[in-house]
Amino acid sequence: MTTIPAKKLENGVEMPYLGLGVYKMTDREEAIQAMTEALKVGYRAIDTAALYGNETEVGEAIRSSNIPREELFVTTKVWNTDQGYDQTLKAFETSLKKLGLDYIDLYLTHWPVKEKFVDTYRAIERLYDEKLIRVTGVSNHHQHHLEKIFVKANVKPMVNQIELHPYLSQKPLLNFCSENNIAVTAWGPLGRGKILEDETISDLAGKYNKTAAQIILRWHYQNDVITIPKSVTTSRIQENMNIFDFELSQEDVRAIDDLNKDFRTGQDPDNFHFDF
Ligand SMILES: NC(=O)C1=CN([C@@H]2O[C@H](COP(=O)(O)OP(=O)(O)OC[C@H]3O[C@@H](n4cnc5c(N)ncnc54)[C@H](OP(=O)(O)O)[C@@H]3O)[C@@H](O)[C@H]2O)C=CC1
Ligand SMILES: O=C1CO[C@H](CO)[C@@H](O)[C@@H]1O
Repeated sequence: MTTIPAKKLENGVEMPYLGLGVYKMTDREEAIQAMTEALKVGYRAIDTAALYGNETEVGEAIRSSNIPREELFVTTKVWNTDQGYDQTLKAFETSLKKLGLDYIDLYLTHWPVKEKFVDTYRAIERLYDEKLIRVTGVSNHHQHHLEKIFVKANVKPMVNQIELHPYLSQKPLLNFCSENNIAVTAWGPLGRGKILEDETISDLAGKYNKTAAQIILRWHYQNDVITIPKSVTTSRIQENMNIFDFELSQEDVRAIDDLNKDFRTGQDPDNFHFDF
């Protein structure tokens, strides 16, 4: 079984470079089946959120896998309507109960809600001090959001989860995070399935005898980015982790870097609405 390599974070905790994203897994049977399959083939990280409505299923899949808790890396997120210091602590309790865990590996502010995201992060920092989480982090934060947090925080966010794929390569934000020892996780790493037909990527798939998804996930890995591709399809769950047995040349990494079009599949963190 392939062992997924891990990235050493700022505080020494190791986070797998690849995990299973579980957004849209709302059908209970389908969710448990996909999570169970992933854990069976070697995934050790799962990325959920209060918003996704499947924290209970994540907990069930974990328990029935019989994998020791310390080998797993569970991420969840505080949703926008629960932000602020006290509300975040409360939302965390709810997530912990739903997951049926006694700690969470990584807890993230889901989006930088104006006037609230700094207090939300301060609550995450408290959870870290109380050892209820192993790693602190945020999601969808731009440089200016992070700089506001730096002013108030004792512990800098260790992870920033952002939309990132070949059509949205986010180089300036990646560089800023790297300079500040903030690991980057790519959400929508496959462009939510919308960029798999790209001609450059298809050509590289032919050249390396891999699939388009594998080329993209390998590109992320070679750029030192953690990925959390979502799939409920057994063959794709396996396919997406078979990326550690080949290497793209530097020239081919750059060819994919050059595909950037600043194309977002989701909202812009500076101008987002969360009325759903
Ligand atoms: N922090 C945030 O704001 C956000 C976080 N996320 C997180 O990131 C995760 C991943 O992002 P997501 O939006 O799901 O998008 P992805 O880029 O992971 O794409 C998922 C889509 O691609 C398909 N797919 C997966 N693998 C393959 C493959 N090998 N070949 C062809 N198609 C494939 C899936 O289909 P199928 O399932 O049918 O196989 C699904 O339709 C989420 O699940 C969630 O955990 C996502 C959005 C926002
Ligand atoms: O995690 C998420 C899943 O996708 C949603 C719709 O784009 C996002 O808003 C949310 O952040």
